[in-house]
Amino acid sequence: MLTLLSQYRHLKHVKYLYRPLSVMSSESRTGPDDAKKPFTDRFFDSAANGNIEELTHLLKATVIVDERNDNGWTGLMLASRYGHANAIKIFLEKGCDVNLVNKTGQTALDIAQFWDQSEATSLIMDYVKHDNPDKQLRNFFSYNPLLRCAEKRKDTNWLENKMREDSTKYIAFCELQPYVLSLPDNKWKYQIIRFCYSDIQSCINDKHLVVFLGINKNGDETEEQAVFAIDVPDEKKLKTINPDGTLLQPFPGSMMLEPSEAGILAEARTMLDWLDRYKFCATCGSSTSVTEGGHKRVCDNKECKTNKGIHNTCYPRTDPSVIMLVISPDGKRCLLGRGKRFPPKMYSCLAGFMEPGETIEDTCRREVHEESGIEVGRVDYHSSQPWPFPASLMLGCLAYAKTEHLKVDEDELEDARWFRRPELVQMLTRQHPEGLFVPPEQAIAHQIIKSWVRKTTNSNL
Ligand SMILES: NC(=O)C1=CN([C@@H]2O[C@H](COP(=O)(O)OP(=O)(O)OC[C@H]3O[C@@H](n4cnc5c(N)ncnc54)[C@H](O)[C@@H]3O)[C@@H](O)[C@H]2O)C=CC1
Ligand SMILES: [Mg+2]
Ligand SMILES: [Mg+2]
Ligand SMILES: [Mg+2]
Ligand SMILES: [Zn+2]
Repeated sequence: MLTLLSQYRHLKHVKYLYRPLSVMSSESRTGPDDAKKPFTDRFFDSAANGNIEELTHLLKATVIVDERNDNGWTGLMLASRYGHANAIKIFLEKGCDVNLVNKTGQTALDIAQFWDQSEATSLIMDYVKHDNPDKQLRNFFSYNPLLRCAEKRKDTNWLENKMREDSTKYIAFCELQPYVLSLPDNKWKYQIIRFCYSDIQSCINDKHLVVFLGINKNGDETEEQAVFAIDVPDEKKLKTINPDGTLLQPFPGSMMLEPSEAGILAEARTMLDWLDRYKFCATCGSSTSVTEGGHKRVCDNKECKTNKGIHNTCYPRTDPSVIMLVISPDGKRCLLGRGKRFPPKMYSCLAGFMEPGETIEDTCRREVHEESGIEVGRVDYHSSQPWPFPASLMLGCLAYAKTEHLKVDEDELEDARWFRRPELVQMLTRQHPEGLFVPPEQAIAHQIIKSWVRKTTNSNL
């Protein structure tokens, strides 16, 4: 990731991605005296007073949503004590943990009930009732809304008809860069342009790669809108069809797409990249032909053994990599490293590719040992993230260290250090006195660090 990051450091995208969060700046929203108060005091005050404007502003940094005061009270508990329904709604929307207990063992619901705050009680009870226990963290690049409909890939007639239908949409890439529209006033800065068959048909021929991505279940034509990706090597051609478009550097540009768009990009880019790289049979070296809507390459040599039985070399690749937050033996610090080509002052989780015959846990232990000299015991899975540069699947974990003496692999890392929780909060919210920071929220590294910081709100670290 960071090799690429530094490569594109000059781009305006990077400036946008790495902008500081202004939530904890000294600039006042409520008056000069309040502005001087430590930000956690302002946070607890706004929850207790039901100051919605201040709370909304401070909670832009969702990492603080479960922060606790000296008595172990969370913002939700304070809002429940005083019955501030709108503040409670904000905490629930931000995904606060309703099960936390304060130092006397009460949850927010206990507090609301004890103080007879009936609206607060029913809001929290409703939330608990409807909160889906299967609700899981999703990372950026995993929000692809398309139904892949793998069974349709073999149905050549269906595919050929779909390719020509009026409702069908095409997204175009030139050298693996998507053709997008810039949305300067939007939170998400770009949108992938959709072309119709009539726009793009002059580009559909044997030379250009086309992949069936799936059916758009959110489209107006509900079940029926098919989406394809097409590789158009000549940017000028795209400009003639839609002069407002521009090519987007996928990294880090794709992080400025709306999450569902980034999910579609993850599938499309990895597929086109694979089709482009694997033109020849890995077994006999003959040319190959694209089939199954772009999801398979078959060897043109009929005698080749890949034409007998099923062979993984005919299918797209995914390269699993682990990425882990290492926790110190005393549970109070986390290990972050600086890759040689990271942007200045950025620290992140250690990461590495899986090797054949390894479990996820063993890869974590080996990579951590190789890169930092630390021995890891238990490894817990956290979440995963497709990382389409070009075909990684990041498997995020928490790794519990048995040792703490660092011996940094200088070939890969410039530095690795143990960080305490308050420093991590500053790095997540861009308030670190030395300007240190962690990757943006679109990166799984950010999410793993944030989870640990949120899990340890009551632990005086
Ligand atoms: N989403 C995120 O937050 C992050 C993603 N990453 C990604 O994690 C992946 C692995 O991290 P690294 O520290 O670079 O791995 P690493 O620690 O295993 O070292 C990289 C080296 O591994 C070797 N290697 C083994 N298998 C490889 C494969 N399939 N493709 C390319 N090189 C391979 C190469 O010699 C390469 O120089 C990278 O793709 C990186 O982009 C890394 C950090 C954060
Ligand atoms: Mg590594
Ligand atoms: Mg490594
Ligand atoms: Mg490695
Ligand atoms: Zn072959």
